[in-house]
Amino acid sequence: MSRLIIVSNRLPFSMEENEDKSFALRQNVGGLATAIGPYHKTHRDSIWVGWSGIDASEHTKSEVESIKKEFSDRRCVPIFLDESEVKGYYAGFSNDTLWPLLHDFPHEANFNEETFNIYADVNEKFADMVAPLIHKGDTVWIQDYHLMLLPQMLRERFPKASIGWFLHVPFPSPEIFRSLPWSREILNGILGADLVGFHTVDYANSFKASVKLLLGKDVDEQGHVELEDGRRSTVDAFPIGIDYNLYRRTSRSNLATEMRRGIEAVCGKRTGQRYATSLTAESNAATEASTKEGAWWSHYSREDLPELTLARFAASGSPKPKKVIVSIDRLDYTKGIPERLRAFELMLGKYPEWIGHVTYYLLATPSRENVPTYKRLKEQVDQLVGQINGKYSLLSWNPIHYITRSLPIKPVCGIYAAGDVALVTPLRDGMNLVAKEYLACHDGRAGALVLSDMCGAARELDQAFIVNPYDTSAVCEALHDALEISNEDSRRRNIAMQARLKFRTAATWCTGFLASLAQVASTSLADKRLRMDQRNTMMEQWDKAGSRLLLLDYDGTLTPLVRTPDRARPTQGLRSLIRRVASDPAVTLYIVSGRSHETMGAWFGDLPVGLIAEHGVWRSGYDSKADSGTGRKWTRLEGLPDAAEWKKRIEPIMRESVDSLEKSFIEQKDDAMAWHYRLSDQRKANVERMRLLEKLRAITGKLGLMVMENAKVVEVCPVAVSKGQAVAPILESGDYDFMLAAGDDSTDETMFAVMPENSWSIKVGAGITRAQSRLLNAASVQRLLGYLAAESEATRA
Ligand SMILES: O=P(O)(O)OC[C@H]1O[C@H](O[C@H]2O[C@H](CO)[C@@H](O)[C@H](O)[C@H]2O)[C@H](O)[C@@H](O)[C@@H]1O
Repeated sequence: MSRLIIVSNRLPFSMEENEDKSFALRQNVGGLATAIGPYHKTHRDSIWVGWSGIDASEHTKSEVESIKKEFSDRRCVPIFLDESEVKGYYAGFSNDTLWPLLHDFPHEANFNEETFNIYADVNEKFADMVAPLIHKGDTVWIQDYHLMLLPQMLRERFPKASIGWFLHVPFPSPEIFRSLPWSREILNGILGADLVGFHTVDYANSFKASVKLLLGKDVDEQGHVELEDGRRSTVDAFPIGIDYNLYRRTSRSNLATEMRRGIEAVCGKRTGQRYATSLTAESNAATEASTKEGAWWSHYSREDLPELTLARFAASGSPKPKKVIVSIDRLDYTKGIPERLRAFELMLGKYPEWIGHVTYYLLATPSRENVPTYKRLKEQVDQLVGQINGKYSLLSWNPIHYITRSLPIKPVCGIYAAGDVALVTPLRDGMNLVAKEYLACHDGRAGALVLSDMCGAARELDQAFIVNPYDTSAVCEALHDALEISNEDSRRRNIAMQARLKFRTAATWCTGFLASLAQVASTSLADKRLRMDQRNTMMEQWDKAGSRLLLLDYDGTLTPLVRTPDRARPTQGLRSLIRRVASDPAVTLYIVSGRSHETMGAWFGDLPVGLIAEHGVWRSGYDSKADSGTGRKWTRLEGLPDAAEWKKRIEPIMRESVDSLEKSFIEQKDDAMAWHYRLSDQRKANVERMRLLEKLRAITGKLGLMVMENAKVVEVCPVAVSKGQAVAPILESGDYDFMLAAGDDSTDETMFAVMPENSWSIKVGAGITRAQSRLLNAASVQRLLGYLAAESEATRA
């Protein structure tokens, strides 16, 4: 039975010592434990290996044994690290070198050979612990920056194991990453994995660029890196989601509701209820007093006490409703808390009508408190909060409620739910789940999200108020706009984002990554690559055969994929190669393509080949007498839906995508339409692609059409069409004793499916396939055709 072995720095449980010196396990609530924990819990064949958080030297042997037993009852395998290992591997290289570097804070990164060596030793310790657990067929999924060397260490021990690695933080540009003296070791370590995952396409691209720059290895369009040992590693993006329903549900729980109402009462949003506090009464009194001549501060002059003037203004009849801003972070310099506080301060100064009307609940949980940078940050935040509260507080109102405790999920959801605005402005963040959790807690309700452009979540939550967190005035304006937005507009913006979050959850992230890992590991290029002995067998069969059939796809198979469809026009070299192969009277060669029949006719009409166009809608056999080089006879598949009619429905939908995504365009064919996005910003393209697919899938079924996805293209064509159905009659009609089909994409799989048992089927490039062999790229296909042509010519000579 194959199992999943999850490996991460920390386990999903922590051991706590009770007063009576006994031990108990407590469930961790961090992002990783929350995302993968449910999978681990429900898949009883999975085990989790990680640091126990305990120094074994501080415990007796029997204590250590009972700790191990506690963990093993929960299918966890604890690793014990001593004080110097924790210092070098965790506090040192992971937190003091990699963390700042990966978050674009190179000036905070310490490069220390000693801590790097300890980091490598601890990764080796993990490898020693994991290796004996791996059985044939198992999958190992390694998590995060603490274990960047581990994939390669395990690969050396298990060349055929299926290994995945995922980074939960950003990956920086190669210019930043290269400053790490051990950058090459780290890259090689990661490439030990079959699948390398990141939260966003941007991070994946930065990694690929680093591989190119620092290792000199090419990464192809599909994210494949070919490695010296004949393996291939695949790089891709897998944005992590949340358990949407859990947050939605919890935000409506009794405790969260109490919490929300309490906050609303304190902030003056709710009066006349049991939550109405003396503060609210005091606030009302202040408002009343300030409007009367002779209020208590009236003898001060504006010049003397401008802030009192503001206070007076605030209390004296601003039409603003009461509003709540919330933010929840770990106190880390990447979270941009001081920058955010300055923006809030600026907003109170620039829009004084909010004074007394907006309250900011700032939850900032201190972490790594013994590290000087973090200590300084805490002092800075304390000081800024004090400064703003000192400057703007009224008798009955404080601008900021500053909470440094760590709260459990229910009160957290209550705080999210109370927030009219969430201010999520990290300077850098891999994903940022707070933004997603806030939206889940506002399901069906208004609530505005101000979101930093510097976090992974901004790539998905594009209806938020997106800001540059370093730009204080931009954050100030966005905050003001978010406070002003109508409930209707806010709900409208949220709907699209919430739909996405419901659909892409933590669970789908987990299963999506594992499904991709299963796919890439099983289709590793080395598995099926056409070996030399197989080539020799092929040549012998070719030689002996009296009647040979070649079915060759065009784009990506006979010619490489290029920027635009018209640039893929065949070169003279390719045309003469095709002519050489097809001139043999014993050879029947068909080019089987998704291209329009006009293009196929124009490019290959004069060659001695049969043509199949638009994935099988159009067919033109080759008759050496009739087709003496020019005019071609084409037959169209019968019974297809009227293209002019269905295009009226499909074209406007595709046009919307063209309008929304720069550099995308439509390719028209007689019986198909294709939306191309190869030239566009791939991050935006992915979002638009998802939208388009959803819209198309909602109507194509009814119209007798289907949606196909291929290399940077979404195509709509009649449902009955496939290359497989197009070539089946050719295979049946001829009496061929050599048959070969080659193709690079999913449309070619239908062709492989109908190939008889004693034939050759070749997948070009990577990806799951039913073909029995694989060639690297179009150049390898051309080389193979060259050998076949030469073999025929030699026999005929
Ligand atoms: O069946 P094929 O011969 O593989 O044709 C499939 C599609 O090929 C063309 O698009 C692809 O190639 C372009 C040129 O390299 C590239 O720019 C594009 O991104 C690819 O998707 C063609 O334009 C489509 O109509 C075909 O369906």
